[in-house]
Amino acid sequence: MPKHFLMCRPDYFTVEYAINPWMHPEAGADRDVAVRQWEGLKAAYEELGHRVDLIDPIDGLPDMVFAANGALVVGGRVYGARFAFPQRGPEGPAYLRWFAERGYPVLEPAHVNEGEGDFLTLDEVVLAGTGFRTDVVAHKEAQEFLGRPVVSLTLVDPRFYHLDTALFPLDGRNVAYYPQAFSPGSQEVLRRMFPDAVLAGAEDAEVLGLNAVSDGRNVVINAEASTLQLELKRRGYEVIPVDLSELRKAGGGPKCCTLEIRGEN
Ligand SMILES: CN(C)C(=N)NCCC[C@H](N)C(=O)O
Repeated sequence: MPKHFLMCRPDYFTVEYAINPWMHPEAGADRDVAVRQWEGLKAAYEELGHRVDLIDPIDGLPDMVFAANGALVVGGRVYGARFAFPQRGPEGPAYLRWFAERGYPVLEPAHVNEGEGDFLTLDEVVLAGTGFRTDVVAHKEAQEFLGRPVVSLTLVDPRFYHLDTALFPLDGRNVAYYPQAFSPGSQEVLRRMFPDAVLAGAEDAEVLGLNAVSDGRNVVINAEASTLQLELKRRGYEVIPVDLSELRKAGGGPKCCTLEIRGEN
């Protein structure tokens, strides 16, 4: 089943503030390299047959490339983002406008949430992260608007500040995750919900290997996450490694650059 993604070219990408432990403004980042790497990711999706739409980047919003944080789209309904840090504040309305202009029903959120960074959608349930960015009250707001059960999971390690740094859906029913990023109670919830999950180790998590995108058969994943790639191959997945090392300097990977647009179903 081809997927539909929204992406944002990193034309204004910089690392000029630090809002997560990966960001070191003094070390800088090379925008041209970031653009080339991002183009590689977009090409990988298109080669797999997925549709990629683009939102115009905005000067002065260096993190806007991380489209996953811009909204959550389930069943054709768009739950908008409300960013935790003022540096990213204007991105929420910009993404919401993109959807509103195309006729999608949208909800301007009352509560802090960072879109698909903290909401990951499976067939029957939406998994939702909290602890660093998204307010747990936003989980209820999303559930009410989307009409899908939302399961709250607590993140405990600041390096894994969004749910999509620590977990990704392999398909509509199973996930891969890094257990140590979660509170003991959330680890237990994950064990119960996903007894057959792929468990990642620290080495793969520390290169943002869990910030991957799977269409159920192909997994687009950071090239450095080598052990996780082997396990995915062993489970029968096609692995498509991509190099997004420049964007990782802002704390992002393939999934961060990718907002999935899920139509009515
Ligand atoms: C996988 N992740 C973390 C994302 N979904 N988004 C990346 C956001 C990076 C940005 N500098 C920030 O700290 O907000």
